[in-house]
Amino acid sequence: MSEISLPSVIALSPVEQPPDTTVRLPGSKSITNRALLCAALAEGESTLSGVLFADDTRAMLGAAAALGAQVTADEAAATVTVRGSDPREASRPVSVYANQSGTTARFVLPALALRTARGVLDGDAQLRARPFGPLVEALRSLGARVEEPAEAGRLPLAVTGPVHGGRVPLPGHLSSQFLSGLLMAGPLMRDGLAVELTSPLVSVPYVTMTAAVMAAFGVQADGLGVAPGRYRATEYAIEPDASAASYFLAAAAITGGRITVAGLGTGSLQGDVRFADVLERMGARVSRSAAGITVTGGGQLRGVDVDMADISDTAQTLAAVAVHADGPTRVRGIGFIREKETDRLAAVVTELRRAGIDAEEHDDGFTIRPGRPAPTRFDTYGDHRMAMSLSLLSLRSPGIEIDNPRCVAKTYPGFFADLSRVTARA
Ligand SMILES: O=C(O)C1=C[C@@H](OP(=O)(O)O)[C@@H](O)[C@H](O)C1
Ligand SMILES: C=C(OP(=O)(O)O)C(=O)O
Repeated sequence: MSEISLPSVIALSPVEQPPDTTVRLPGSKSITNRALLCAALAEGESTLSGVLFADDTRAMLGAAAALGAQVTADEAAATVTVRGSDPREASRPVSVYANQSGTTARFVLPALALRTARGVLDGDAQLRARPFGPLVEALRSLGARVEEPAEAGRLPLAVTGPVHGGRVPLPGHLSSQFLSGLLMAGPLMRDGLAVELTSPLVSVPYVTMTAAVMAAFGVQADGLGVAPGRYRATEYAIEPDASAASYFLAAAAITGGRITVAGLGTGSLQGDVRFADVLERMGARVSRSAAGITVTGGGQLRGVDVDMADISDTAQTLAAVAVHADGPTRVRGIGFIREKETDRLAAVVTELRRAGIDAEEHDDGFTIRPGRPAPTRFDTYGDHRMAMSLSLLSLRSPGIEIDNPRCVAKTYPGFFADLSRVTARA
């Protein structure tokens, strides 16, 4: 994890008055990591702007270089230039360290499998505990040799290609990242790629996003398949991160304030903008324009019953909002988030109960009943989204502390600074 200057425990105070402000958030992690990979595989030099600089995207910057791209980053300007290369021409073995980044690892493994030289992929203990089996099986059936020196279906993995492509069965119920990773490598496979899902796909909007970023780099994919071709270098502007936006939109709903997230417009590529729809169902006012999303809180929030299989990175955010509603909130469709940075269903329920909130875990989600959180030091389980979501409980309740807040470096190193700016007295 990168060194960000945060204490080992952070104490948060309630807002003194509801915020009324506009926030400008860092770039989307998901789009940054797709654009970096497409640029690394493209002919020519791409310039990316609005780039997120965080642990997950630094992992992809390293991976792009390992794949043979020349990468120049300007963090202050949030830009990266990438001179791509053809991985099929590479002859030297490489290794990629994905740290904690699921997207980096699942997107890069198929790209490594395009190469005839051996590529080793590893990550930290958290990523080593997450599943890779479906991707291993898919790459084998496409013609790669995959070694699993530790445990079957877990990092570290070593892959030697080239994959020839063609038809491949793939389960969809664990993660969409396997499909996105295969699709992005697909055009460089001799026969292209046609994926046949063997179980229902979760996180569907992320696959739509994959096809949209690929299209920006000149390759048309239909969501399950792609023909042989090459990416073309381009200038690409990355939107602000919609999952990060959920914390601020939720803060407006919880405090009865008004917060606009600039740059996340109606044309957003990110499914997580739909978190605002859930807040609307709970009674917050939402206005959307080409320039951004505004949430205005005020009245009493209502509990909701909602399937979050498309937007599961915002489920923990919703749990924090649900504490402030007038009736129970039931979240469904997200059993697969037990395999993320931590078992997110168990973690969110355990921590809310620690604060005296009535929370119940189900196979596919959770139920949260409203209550007043007691002063609590929350455990984050090394999960950035636990840290950011549980912070929201401090907005209206005193005595909230977050243990190991530095885990936010995975996707949003400036989170606590931004939160305190938004909630500070005007
Ligand atoms: O493709 C992506 O950029 C992502 C897909 C989602 O993962 P799953 O498909 O594993 O649910 C999401 O949780 C993750 O933060 C980013
Ligand atoms: C699940 C997440 O990340 P990833 O799968 O990319 O590690 C996340 O950012 O919440």
